[in-house]
This record gives sequence, C-alpha cells and structure tokens, in this order.
Amino acid sequence: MEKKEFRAESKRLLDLMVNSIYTHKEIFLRELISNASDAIDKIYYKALTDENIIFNKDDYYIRIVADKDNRTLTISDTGIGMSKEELEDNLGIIANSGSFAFKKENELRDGFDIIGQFGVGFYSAFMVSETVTVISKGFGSDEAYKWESNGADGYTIEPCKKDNIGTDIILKIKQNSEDEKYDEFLEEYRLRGIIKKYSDFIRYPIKMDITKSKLKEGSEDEYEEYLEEEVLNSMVPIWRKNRNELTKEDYENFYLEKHFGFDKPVKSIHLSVDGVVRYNAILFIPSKTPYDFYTKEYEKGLELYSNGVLIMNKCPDLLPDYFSFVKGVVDSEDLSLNISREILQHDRQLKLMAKKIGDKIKDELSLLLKNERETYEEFYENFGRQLKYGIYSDFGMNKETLQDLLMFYSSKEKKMVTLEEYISRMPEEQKYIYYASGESIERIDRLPQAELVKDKGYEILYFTDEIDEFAIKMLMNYKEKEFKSISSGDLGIETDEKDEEINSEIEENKDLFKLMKEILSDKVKDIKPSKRLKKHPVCLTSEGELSIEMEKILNTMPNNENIKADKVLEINIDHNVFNTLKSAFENDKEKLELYTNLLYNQALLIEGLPIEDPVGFTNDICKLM
Ligand SMILES: Nc1ncnc2c1ncn2[C@@H]1O[C@H](COP(=O)(O)OP(=O)(O)OP(=O)(O)O)[C@@H](O)[C@H]1O
Repeated sequence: MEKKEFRAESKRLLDLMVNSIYTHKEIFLRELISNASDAIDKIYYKALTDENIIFNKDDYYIRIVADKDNRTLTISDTGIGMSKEELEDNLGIIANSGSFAFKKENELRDGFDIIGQFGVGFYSAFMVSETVTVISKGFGSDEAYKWESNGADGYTIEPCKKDNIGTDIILKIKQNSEDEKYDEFLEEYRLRGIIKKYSDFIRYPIKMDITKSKLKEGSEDEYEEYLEEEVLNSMVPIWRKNRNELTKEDYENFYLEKHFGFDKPVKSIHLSVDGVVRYNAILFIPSKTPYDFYTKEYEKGLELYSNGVLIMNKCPDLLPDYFSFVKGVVDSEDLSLNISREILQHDRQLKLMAKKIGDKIKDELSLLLKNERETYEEFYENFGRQLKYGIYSDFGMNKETLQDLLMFYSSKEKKMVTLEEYISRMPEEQKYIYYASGESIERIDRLPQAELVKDKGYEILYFTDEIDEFAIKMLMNYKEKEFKSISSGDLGIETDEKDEEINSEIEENKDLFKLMKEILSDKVKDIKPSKRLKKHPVCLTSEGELSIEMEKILNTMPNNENIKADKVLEINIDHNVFNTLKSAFENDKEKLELYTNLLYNQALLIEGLPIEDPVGFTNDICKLM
C-alpha cells in the first residue's frame, strides 16, 4: 500500500509532538473528545433541520474503550464522519487554523510549547501513541476508510469495513519509558478523571465501561467484578449551570476546551437573562492578544446556540467591533434553529442580546479598571488600540461608551492615567487637556514644544499609538474640556505681556521674517516668534486640523496622497540664535539663508521627520565649520 508523506510543516509539527516534553499530555483526550463532539454537532444539526433524516437523540454519543492487553485506547463517535478526501485533507495537513504556519520554522525549537500556545487538536494524539488509526465513514457515503500513521513517515489510507456513520480513533499507546508512564492512559480511574476535568460540559454522553463489583451469587462475602456502561460527563453545558456551582478553574477549562485561546482569560462573564429574550452566555476577555488579532484574517464573533444546538461558530453581530477580542458562547431558547445568516443580521432578538452583551462587557471592564488596576493595564496594553479604534470609527458614535476606558501615559504621573484622573487633577485656571504625539515616551519627553506647558506645571498626555490623535480628534472634548496638542497654534496659556513683546518683535523684524519666509516658501506656511519655547531655539508646529504626527501616519498608509500639515517654524526670540539671525540679516544675506535652512532642518529632526536634502544639510554644516 502506498505511503503518503505529510506536508513539510505538518511533519515538523509531528516530530515535535511525538517527542514532546509537554507535561500535560493528558490533554490529547480533551482534543479528541472535542473533535468528536464537533462532529456530532454537525450531524445533529443536519438531523434537526432536514426532515429526511430520522432523529433519535440516543444515537448521538462518544464512547471510550481502553484495552490494556492490546494497549489501545479507542475514542468513537457517531458524528458526521469523514470521506476519503476529508481524511486526507483534514488529517494529512495541519489544522486549517493557520496558527502553526504563522510561526517561523526557526522559532520551533524542540521543547517549544506548541500546545500551550496554539493547541493542535488531532495531532496531540501522537504525544501518547505509537500509531494512530482513524476509521471513518462519512455522512452520505457507503464506504468507510482507514487512515493510519505512526507520525514519523507519513500515513496510509485504505478502504475498510464500518457499519455506522461516524469515526473511531484508535490509539496504540506508547510503552512506558524511564521518565514517562503511558500506562495511566489505559486506566479507568485516570481516564475518568481526565474526562471529568476537561470534558464534563460536552453536550453528548461520553460513555465508558466501568468495572464494578457485586456479591457473587449465593455467596455472602465473595465479590466478583463486572462491567457496566456509565456516562462520565454531566452533559449540562456550563452556561446552563448556576454561577455558584462553578469555579474559576471550570471557566478556564471551558475556555481551553473551546480553543478560545491558550492563555488564561483575564475575566469570565456569565450571563443568565430572563427578559424579552431568554438566553445564557459565557464571555471571556483574553489576557493575550491572539497572534492574528490586528490582521484582516481575524474574525470576531461568539458561538451561537439555539437551545443547546450550535447554529453558528462565529456570530459577528453579537459583538461590536471595539470588543472584537471577546470570546464566548451564547445560547438562546428563543432563537429559531433554521435562522439564516441574513435573517440573523436583522433579527430583533439578536439585536437585544448584542446590546446587553456590549453593555455588560463595558461594565465589567469599568469594574476591572476600578478594582484591579494592574490587570486592567495589562488588558489595555493588549487591546487598548481596539477601544481607541472604537472611538474613532462609526463617526464617533460610541465615544460616550468608551471614553472612560481610555488610558494614556502621563508626563506627571509617569504611568498610565484615565481622562477622569487627568481632569480631577487639573488646576482651576487650566483650560485644556494637553497632549503630545510622538513615536515613544522618551522622544515626546524631549520635545521643545512641551516647554511652556510643562513650565506651567500642567500634565501632558503622551500619544504614542498611531490611532491616538485620530481618536482624540473624534472625541473632541472630555467633560467639556477640550483637547489641545502642545504643538497647536494657540495653547491658551500665553500671557498678555508675552503677546505684547512678540507683537513688537514682529513689528521690529518684519523684513527679517519676510525674507526667511521667502527662503522656506515651499516648506512652511509661516515663520513666527514662539510663545512656547524656553530653552530651545526652534520647533515646528502646525496650523489647522492636521497635525505633523497625523501627516506622518497618513503618509505611511497605502495610497497616501502625500498629505501635508500646514507647518509653522517657530523661533525662540529670547535665544541667542535670534540675535545671530538679526545680525546676519543686517550684514550677510547669504548667511541668513544658510542659518534659516539649518534651523528648519533641525526642527525637522526634532519632529522625527526626514530631512528632504540630507547632502545639502551636511554641506551647510561644513560651511559653518
Ligand atoms: N472525530 C472526528 N469526526 C469528524 N471529523 C473530524 C474528527 N476529528 C477531526 N476531524 C476533522 O479533522 C479536522 C482537523 O482536526 P484538528 O483537531 O486537527 O483541528 P480543528 O479541530 O479543526 O482545529 P482546532 O484544533 O484548532 O480547533 C477537523 O476540523 C475536522 O474536520
């Protein structure tokens, strides 16, 4: 029989899996039972929605058989099964999730915690098995097939006999080694324990023959053993259980069982609603950002059940985009089983659920912020960008909902603060909420534009995320306090005295400013004496809605239209440099041109903007030397 090779990446993963030093090898059973349950979900759903299929609830179950003599453990299900092609497509290559492909080959060292990071479903069977045999008959086909592999060098597929639709997975359990005991995976009590721990909430019965003893017939003290089939799981979906009965661990196990993530959720939210629409939901806020979260491939959504039957894997309409990181399940007895995706979108009941779910997530996040600051900050580190995106998108429709969840780094507190905290510390005379944008905290810290605001003792919020300034422009104000960039034209701090001084300098040096403006005519919109600079000689600011930071960001986008902010070069008239400019204007116009260009380029450097003509700039410096 022909042996087929696994694809390259699958082979690498299998090698790792077979030699895995993973300590929780027991999770292979969780993975296989979860696949079995998914397969039954599929046929169960078909049966309920297709009149031609005869429906008998007792036909749907998972069965575990441990055979110590032959060292085999069999997991059978009466699910939808797999055709020959499906066996090949689904088991011959790595899980479609793409999570594995995402990791670069060189990151996959031996001992690398793949399971902890991704969970790899079916393949985990190779952690405990020498050989894995899958016998399956797919729904709608007359033939059954046997897929077999020892992990190392490929797999075989051949026709075989199987009466019913469904799948048997037969594991030939490894021999004990010096460090590893595999026998335990054939022990009744151990299997029972694993199933109770990870798969208690599976909706279908997980059956196994359990050894019991009874008095021998006719004897008063002699016992004999016999086997009796038992259902090992409670089958009540976790979301139907009473919150008080459940522990944190139960929720965490459910999160893992469902593959919502391979981290521990920051928060589990359990909802039981008995209103116009009745439903139960369990929602999770993950602690780690999924690897594809900020990509187009990421799909948001909650698992949607109609009275315990899965009708949609990821129902996007239940979650607003700004909470797209939330995972979980929603089960409602009021939803029709046959509801289609299109109808669902307009469904009033669904809208009511979505509203309540959104509100609840918001409330839980607010509580987290209030009561578990550190955890919230970690959460914000991961998903804060999504919240800010939420403020910006939909024309700011959700800003009221989200504004109190925002945090920014504070120049004064040297840590993340909320807008509410900022406002509560504001001196009475302070008119605006000040912010500064830049690549990093260190860089913003050194911006000359901040001098006046800092001198006044006012707090500045640092915007280091690309979305920050866009979001704030949408927010416009918070509790009636307007946001103000430290680079904007009017800071609202300048004194009348300073204004007078500046006006008289402008008047006195009219021609100097005019000439400098001509020199930089295609580069800046204006040149003027600065009201904000204290120690530094120059800086760039902007006029109008578009800031220099926003210009930078917009120009990194695909199909940018080379949008430019209206830049203003501000000169510190109290700095010695200004005297130098004045004397150059009187005595040597060529020098004035040189100085003007130098100052402009310095200002660009401070802003982190590229110098348009670096060679010209270095030549200018040489001229000075
Ligand atoms: N018992 C089964 N019955 C029917 N199909 C199965 C069974 N076990 C696995 N499959 C099929 O094989 C595929 C691959 O399974 P695997 O456990 O590797 O990944 P997955 O379950 O799709 O993804 P993930 O593990 O990330 O949830 C499944 O998607 C399913 O189509």
